[in-house]
Amino acid sequence: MGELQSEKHVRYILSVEKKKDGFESVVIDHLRLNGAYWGLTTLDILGKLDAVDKDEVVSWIMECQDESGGFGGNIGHDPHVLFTLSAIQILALFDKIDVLDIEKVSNYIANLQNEDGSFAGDMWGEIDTRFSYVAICSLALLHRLDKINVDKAVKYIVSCKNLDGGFGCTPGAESHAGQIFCCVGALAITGSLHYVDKDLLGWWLCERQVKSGGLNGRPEKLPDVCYSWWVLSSLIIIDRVHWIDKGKLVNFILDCQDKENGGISDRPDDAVDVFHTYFGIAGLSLLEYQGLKAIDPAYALPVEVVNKIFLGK
Ligand SMILES: COc1ccc(S(=O)(=O)N2Cc3cc(C#N)ccc3N(Cc3cncn3C)C[C@H]2Cc2ccccc2)cc1
Ligand SMILES: [Zn+2]
Repeated sequence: MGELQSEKHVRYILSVEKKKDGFESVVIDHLRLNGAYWGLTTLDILGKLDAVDKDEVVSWIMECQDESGGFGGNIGHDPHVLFTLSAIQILALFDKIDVLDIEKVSNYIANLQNEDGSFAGDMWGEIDTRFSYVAICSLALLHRLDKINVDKAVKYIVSCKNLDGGFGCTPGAESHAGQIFCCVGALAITGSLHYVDKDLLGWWLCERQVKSGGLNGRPEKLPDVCYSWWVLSSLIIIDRVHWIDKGKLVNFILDCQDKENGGISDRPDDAVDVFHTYFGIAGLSLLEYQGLKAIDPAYALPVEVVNKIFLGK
């Protein structure tokens, strides 16, 4: 496993950002704005955000904004709340939220809330607790939570809680680590964690650790580095992270590095990608790996960025 090959990961991220036609940019071309958030947040955690041209990135992001106020995954793509959050998070990284027309963006997001408190992802109306988190996280970062009915949003999320203490994408849907992160993150941001049974959910989450030290997303599944974020951030938010073996998880993530060319894969010896490089480095940050900037488990942004937004520091 060795130690974190920080310099190699910085070079890998910068090479993907530059390459326009490689596998990564083709596969995630429709997710280019998400890919930019994953890559740039990784660089910031590694202390190398100044390696990119801030103004060039900011002007490209603003070209992804639709006249509705929402952002698409690339220039000219349909707006979706997922990409709108990525745009806000990247602007927050660069301390450039002021380039936004905050009323326009927050109205776009608020208009996606339904009567029952749930959120659609875009105009096509698919409902998922993922979108509740993305909407609440976005509006909190813009100081515009007052534009939605927070009580109904919280009640809808609680209606998706299962008997195992976990959460699914809609009421009655099975518990899955990705949805648990979204629901626990949204409840944390709205000061509603008292609706969570921390011991019951903590137990479900710590059971995700397999003997290799990695975390899986559901019982009997294979471990995957991106669950180092979905499960770990949830455990930290509900204050039960001491229920897993942090050292073994650190070693699992380090084992998933491509030590030659940089990048991190979902599990040892698989192909690396920007998504798992980000969630691996962010996971190590949550595990307080030395030399990495601290990341906020609910906002998925460096703590210093979150402090600046909420404490004006
Ligand atoms: C390589 O096959 C794929 C399959 C799906 C996707 S995707 O739908 O666009 N997407 C984003 C994603 C990006 C990359 C990268 N670079 C790699 C994977 C991956 N997955 C798939 C995955 C990750 N762990 C296990 N699995 C199977 C998550 C998925 C959904 C998601 C989107 C946004 C935010 C969080 C999650 C992309 C590539
Ligand atoms: Zn994964």
